Amino acid sequence: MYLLELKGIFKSYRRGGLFGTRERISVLKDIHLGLEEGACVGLLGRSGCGKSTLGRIALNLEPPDAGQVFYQGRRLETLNREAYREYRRNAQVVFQNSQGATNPRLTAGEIIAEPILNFENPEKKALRRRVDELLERVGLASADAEKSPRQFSGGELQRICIARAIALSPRLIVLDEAVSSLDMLIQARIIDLLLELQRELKMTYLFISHDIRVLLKVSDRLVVMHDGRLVEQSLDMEAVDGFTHPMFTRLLEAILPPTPARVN
Ligand SMILES: Nc1ncnc2c1ncn2[C@@H]1O[C@H](COP(=O)(O)OP(=O)(O)OP(=O)(O)O)[C@@H](O)[C@H]1O
Repeated sequence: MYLLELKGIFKSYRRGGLFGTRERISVLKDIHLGLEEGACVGLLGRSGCGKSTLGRIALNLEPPDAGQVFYQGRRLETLNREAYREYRRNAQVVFQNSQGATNPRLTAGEIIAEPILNFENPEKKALRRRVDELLERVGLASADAEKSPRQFSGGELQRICIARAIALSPRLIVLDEAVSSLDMLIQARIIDLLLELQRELKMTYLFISHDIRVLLKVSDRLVVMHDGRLVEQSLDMEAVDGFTHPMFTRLLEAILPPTPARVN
């Protein structure tokens, strides 16, 4: 059984608005995707191809037009209040834009404490201890809890978003271009941190990126999205070299530098 499974997902948006033609564009077409417990599934595709939409549907932040999302084998619509709360608690997200994903009026400590306070009612001291532990876990200091988001670099702020995402020890994290805006060195450090946390906390990742180099590094399995469909899948990363779909070859050519260097 998959931890999370998407079956037959369709999604379209109306394009055009007030003066446009208001034609519908089909973003997701009959998507089937299962996330194995403990795996990191890489979702690759060009910008604008529908990856984030898929991530939002997996997190039930947006309804599909058709199709179903299953959590631990049960359709989300059929979960009772308590089971749905468990799903919510266990399915977290880290976005690309950490600046936009953090409230500038809160301190880093308050940002990290938010999900804990949504689901639990800890004593002040215990909460502070947990925030300190989380800060330490992502490589920041206890004193950073008092700072505002503006006082952090992009990489540090992304660490805070990661601390917030793991605060409730979730089973699944959707990482939507979570390292894309960081420069190479910081990106490598954040990737290491994410992989370490995944191992320690036995989490499942849906790692969304347009960057195949990042995905080859992190994924147990790679899924490629093109024109609203998942066109290639492989359970074996060794088989990536064997991908033959013309779309995948084009994507590789577009993304990789002329002389590809292995990034390890
Ligand atoms: N709420 C919305 N209303 C209308 N159109 C939308 C909405 N959300 C997404 N779209 C459109 O759907 C398409 C897919 O968007 P999506 O953000 O899922 O792609 P993506 O692959 O994640 O791209 P990126 O990496 O740039 O975020 C785009 O054409 C986008 O403009």
